[in-house]
Amino acid sequence: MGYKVVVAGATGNVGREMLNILAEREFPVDEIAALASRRSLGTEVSFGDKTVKTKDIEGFDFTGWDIALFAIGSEATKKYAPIAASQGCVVIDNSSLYRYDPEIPLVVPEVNPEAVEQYKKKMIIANPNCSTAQMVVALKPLHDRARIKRVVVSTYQSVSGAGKEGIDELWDQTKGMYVPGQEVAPKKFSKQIAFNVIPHIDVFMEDGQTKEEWKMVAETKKILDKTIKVTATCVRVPVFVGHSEAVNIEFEDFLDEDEARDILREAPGVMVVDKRENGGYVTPVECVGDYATFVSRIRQDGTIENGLNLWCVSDNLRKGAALNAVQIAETLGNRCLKKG
Ligand SMILES: NC(=O)C1=CN([C@@H]2O[C@H](COP(=O)(O)OP(=O)(O)OC[C@H]3O[C@@H](n4cnc5c(N)ncnc54)[C@H](OP(=O)(O)O)[C@@H]3O)[C@@H](O)[C@H]2O)C=CC1
Ligand SMILES: N[C@@H](CC(=O)OP(=O)(O)O)C(=O)O
Repeated sequence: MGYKVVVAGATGNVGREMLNILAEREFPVDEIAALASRRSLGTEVSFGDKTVKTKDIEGFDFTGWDIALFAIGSEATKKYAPIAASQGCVVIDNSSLYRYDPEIPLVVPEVNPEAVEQYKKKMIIANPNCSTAQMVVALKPLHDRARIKRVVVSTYQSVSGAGKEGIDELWDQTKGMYVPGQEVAPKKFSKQIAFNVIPHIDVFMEDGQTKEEWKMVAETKKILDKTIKVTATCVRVPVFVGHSEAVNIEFEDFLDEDEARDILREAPGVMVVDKRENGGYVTPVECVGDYATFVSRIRQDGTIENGLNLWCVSDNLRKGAALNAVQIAETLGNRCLKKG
């Protein structure tokens, strides 16, 4: 006996990956519903070797459905997640809407799987921001060994983090650069993204940080340890899929780079690729379609007492969104919603 599973946002990049990953990992699905907006009514999406017709989320009755994976953005989530929850369906939400609510668990299964058990308070579990998810997977085993005091991170985030429109803008703008008269002006992004980088993701806050940077700080504290200090600079780069991060870590205790490499090799969800030669590291195009958080360029930082640097890359649509959501569903199933 399996679960009745809803995927809301099934026509989007994250929703399509959710359907792929549910099938790939053979999540025990008895029945699947693919939901999106009215615009997509009847659109066919793939679920394993089947196709499923998308239904309108408006008016959908969640009664009797066990788990709903949401990837429809904060505004639509605000309207539909409380309806699903009140009808007895556990919502695993990818938007940022509920992440900072103390009564809603924010979960990365490699880091804080026990937190799923708090789902009962509101019948909602939050999935973190894509840049946070991959970073905490790499930080957790190092923190367990040497206690992290402070993290300085710079991100290199792909355009798929901005949804379908982000992908289209990079594609059209790049093509348009070669055809006189077909130049494409910035719309989704604040400046030209083709052949450029933009140090601005999400809105600006009063203190000069962007909301994306603030999210990495607040979410790392909630998921991993509230005592860890994080400072972030989040940058959009002309890459289609795969977020990269240059991470500088200051520990309480000394941690040798070789020991860090060994710890990370054994860590769940991490794949170390770290050879000090041409190509001995992972770049975003190589992580697409994979589950792992790849860690490369592990090295001592001699400018502080107990410091390490590393390079961390993962598929933002997978570990950064859909995979983590499915892993939460698996954890919820194993710990709380046992069937059969
Ligand atoms: N991309 C990423 O790296 C990450 C994304 N997320 C979250 O996931 C969300 C979706 O991202 P992504 O898939 O990339 O975005 P896309 O733009 O690719 O897809 C958006 C999806 O949401 C649906 N949708 C939008 N508005 C509504 C509405 N009012 N009612 C019902 N469905 C609606 C769309 O349906 P339709 O096709 O009918 O318009 C579509 O299925 C994001 O907004 C974010 O909250 C979280 C972490 C990482
Ligand atoms: N903001 C992320 C993607 C995303 O949707 O994040 P969030 O769920 O925190 O809004 C990016 O642009 O790469």
